Amino acid sequence: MKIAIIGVGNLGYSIAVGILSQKKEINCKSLYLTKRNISSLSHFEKVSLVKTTNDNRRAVKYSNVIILAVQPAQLMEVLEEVQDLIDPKKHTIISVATGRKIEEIEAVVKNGVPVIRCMPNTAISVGQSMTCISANEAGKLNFHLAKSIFNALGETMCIEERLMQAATVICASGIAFWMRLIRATTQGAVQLGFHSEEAQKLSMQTCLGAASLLIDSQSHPEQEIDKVTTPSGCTIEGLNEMEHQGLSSSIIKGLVTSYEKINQI
Ligand SMILES: NC(=O)C1=CN([C@@H]2O[C@H](COP(=O)(O)OP(=O)(O)OC[C@H]3O[C@@H](n4cnc5c(N)ncnc54)[C@H](O)[C@@H]3O)[C@@H](O)[C@H]2O)C=CC1
Ligand SMILES: O=C(O)[C@@H]1CCC=N1
Repeated sequence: MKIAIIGVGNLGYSIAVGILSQKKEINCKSLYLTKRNISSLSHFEKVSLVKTTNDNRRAVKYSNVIILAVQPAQLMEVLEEVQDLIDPKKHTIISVATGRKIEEIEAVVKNGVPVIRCMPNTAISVGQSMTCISANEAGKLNFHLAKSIFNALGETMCIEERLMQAATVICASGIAFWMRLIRATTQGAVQLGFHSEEAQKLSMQTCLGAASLLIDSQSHPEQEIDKVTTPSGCTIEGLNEMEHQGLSSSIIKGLVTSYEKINQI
């Protein structure tokens, strides 16, 4: 695979780091990285596979998998700039732009171009993304290309495109939501007597442990909660107080508000 990432900002950077960490498994032969001002990408120039440029057309010409990682408002302009170079027999477009539909991309490129819409998250840089994928008919034939990138860098789930906004909230914005929960439990640990670095370690490892328990046992969170909540013990006391204060309700309301915002992007 010859991969180009057009728009190496926060997410594009994370994808680039992830791809380079698994370049053999992904079978990446070259990686073009573009952005308007490439000075922040200079450290990538030492990596033999990587070419950095502000010339999107050059990146498209020398690649076959084109990952579009610009802001939603920039996507159409970038596509217009390169659309004449995109060959349905050679290229596959992978867009990670929030809220931009496959049909909007199809309207700009030639008929038959494989278009895959993906929603990864920034944990892709450490091989732990949850990436949701949907595609047009031609793109479905090239699912293997997207999967070989994103399966090497976490988990993937093929979904209907209508669920892509929900996947954005749960998985992509989700990184920020979980970070805030980790911060809150860290602050609580400091209040209860731990130094801040110790507090964060306790919080992070407990978070990882909770997710790992569910992944390994395939059980439901309430089954695991039942094992922790000693009758009349401290856990149920704390859990009930959190719910009295609206923990689950506020998280669900936040997710729905985030979802409603995407529909305005
Ligand atoms: N940041 C995140 O965690 C996630 C972001 N997304 C989506 O991914 C896309 C990128 O998001 P971010 O990386 O956060 O944004 P960003 O603003 O950090 O990155 C966009 C990059 O595109 C570059 N760019 C702008 N116009 C360009 C052009 N004409 N040619 C080449 N490069 C150009 C900018 O210089 C910038 O580096 C957005 O559509 C966002 O909604 C999706 C999932 C997660
Ligand atoms: O906040 C945003 O709009 C983007 C999409 C998901 C993560 N960042």
